[in-house]
Amino acid sequence: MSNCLRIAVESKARAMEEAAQWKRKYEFECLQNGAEEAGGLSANYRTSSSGSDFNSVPDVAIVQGHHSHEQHLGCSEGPGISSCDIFKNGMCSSESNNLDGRGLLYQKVLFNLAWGCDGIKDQHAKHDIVSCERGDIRTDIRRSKQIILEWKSAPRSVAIFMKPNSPHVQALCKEMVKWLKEDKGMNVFLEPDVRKELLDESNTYTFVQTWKTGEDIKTLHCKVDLVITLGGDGTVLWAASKFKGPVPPVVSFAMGSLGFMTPFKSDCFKECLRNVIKGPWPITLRHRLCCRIVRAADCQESTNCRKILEDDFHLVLNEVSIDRGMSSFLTFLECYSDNSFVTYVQGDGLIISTTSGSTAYSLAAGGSMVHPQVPGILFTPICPHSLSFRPLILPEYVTLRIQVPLHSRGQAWASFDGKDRQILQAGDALECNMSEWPVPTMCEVESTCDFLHSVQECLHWNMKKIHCADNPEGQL
Ligand SMILES: NC(=O)c1ccc[n+]([C@@H]2O[C@H](COP(=O)([O-])OP(=O)(O)OC[C@H]3O[C@@H](n4cnc5c(N)ncnc54)[C@H](O)[C@@H]3O)[C@@H](O)[C@H]2O)c1
Ligand SMILES: Nc1ncnc2c1ncn2[C@@H]1O[C@H](COP(=O)(O)OP(=O)(O)OP(=O)(O)O)[C@@H](O)[C@H]1O
Repeated sequence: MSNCLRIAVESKARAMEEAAQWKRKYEFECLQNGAEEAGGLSANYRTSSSGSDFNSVPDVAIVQGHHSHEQHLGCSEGPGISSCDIFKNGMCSSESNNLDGRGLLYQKVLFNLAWGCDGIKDQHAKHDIVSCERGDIRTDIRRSKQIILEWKSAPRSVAIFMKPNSPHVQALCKEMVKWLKEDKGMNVFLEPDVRKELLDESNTYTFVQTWKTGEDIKTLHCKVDLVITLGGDGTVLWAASKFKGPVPPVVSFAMGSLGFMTPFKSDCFKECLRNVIKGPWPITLRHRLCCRIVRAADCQESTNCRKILEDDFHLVLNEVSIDRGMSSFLTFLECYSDNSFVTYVQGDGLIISTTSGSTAYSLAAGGSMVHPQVPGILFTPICPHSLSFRPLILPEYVTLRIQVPLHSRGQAWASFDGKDRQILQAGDALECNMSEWPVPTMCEVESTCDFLHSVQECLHWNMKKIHCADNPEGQL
């Protein structure tokens, strides 16, 4: 409904703008004709113009004789059409009638935009916020600053992931499972070992469902409407890693030590879940990186170097890091972005991070903190040998390839969200690009508010003691 209204309002605005342009064009032509009749617009225009449009503007108005020179430069409002109006109209008109240095009208050359890389157009690629109408490039006004999730009907199934080995978390999990079933009538899924533990304890939990095989978990996103995590950031990463495709909305209760991505308080879980289940509710779409290891051995066998099995990829919510492992040598890595050479990494390694991961390992290695909705890929060296090697943020559409050179003295190790360490031998490479499957996390307040709150509360960002006479509480 709101979309239809927006489209209608935008169409009306466009039509009005077009009508105004035609009116201005008509007035301008009248002005031009009048001035020519009075013996001199074109002549004066040409003789006193120094070639630039701006210098030519006051002369037109002086011929017109309605305003003083100063008034025209200041774009005063008055009767008739001002020189500044003419100038502005010429510059801004979508119809693109403009005056050149000789006072002649010219038609702007129009063009189209296409999306692709390395000169290759990609028919599927299109940036949804850039438009190019009549040669005017424009980015959409970002009206919807915060994404809101609205359920079409109440969610029916929920999967709970919890931090292991914590009696406190286990106790809360049991209470939550009962409440979700008895009060909300929801189907509850637990991880296989957690379900087994519950059933060993009591047979009141027989309603709890689970998954058995890797194949089952592949279809979990079709069976589950909502994901709940009980733990710290590691549990959010753990839960996200179980979804190698679409991820249902995630509600994260803080039951860990830091909790950068866990905004909800566990002691009021019923109220939080009631609100979230009812909706509408703000979410943050956390981008993930899709990472694949390309083995040198596979490249030799296959001509196109792309012998990657369907399941042979990792989707990381924080980062993929490549380090020197046990080796005492510097890592030596060759980095490419869309086949263009970027740089060599000589040091302890490299972190390729999402913006959500910008506050984790990348931050510790000197990378910047970036709001999770910013679509970018962070390229952060770990203890680089060159002091001028500063972290970069690359656009979201690049494909990065990190290659261990064939002549490398040692191996490198890749870790995915701090887990699943895999060795990279000389000649092996790691490729990554932004995945199409983000992790939608429910906000406590809204995306930016939650991010700033975490930065301040979890990382104590820019917390500085100030003179107690100025601030009796002692902190800024
Ligand atoms: N030197 C470092 O800072 C360093 C080294 C290795 C791994 N890590 C991080 O640990 C992550 C794995 O986390 P884990 O909980 O499984 O391991 P873990 O239990 O070792 O915890 C690592 C710490 O990083 C925090 N963390 C995780 N993701 C975060 C994020 N997006 N923003 C802010 N803090 C975050 C956690 O809360 C925890 O305090 C990795 O993805 C990596 O980012 C950091
Ligand atoms: N369901 C799970 N099964 C196995 N391991 C898990 C599970 N959930 C979390 N983990 C792992 O347990 C470790 C600790 O979890 P988590 O990070 O949530 O707790 P924490 O360290 O107390 O909190 P924080 O990350 O806020 O410091 C992490 O390495 C995480 O990957």
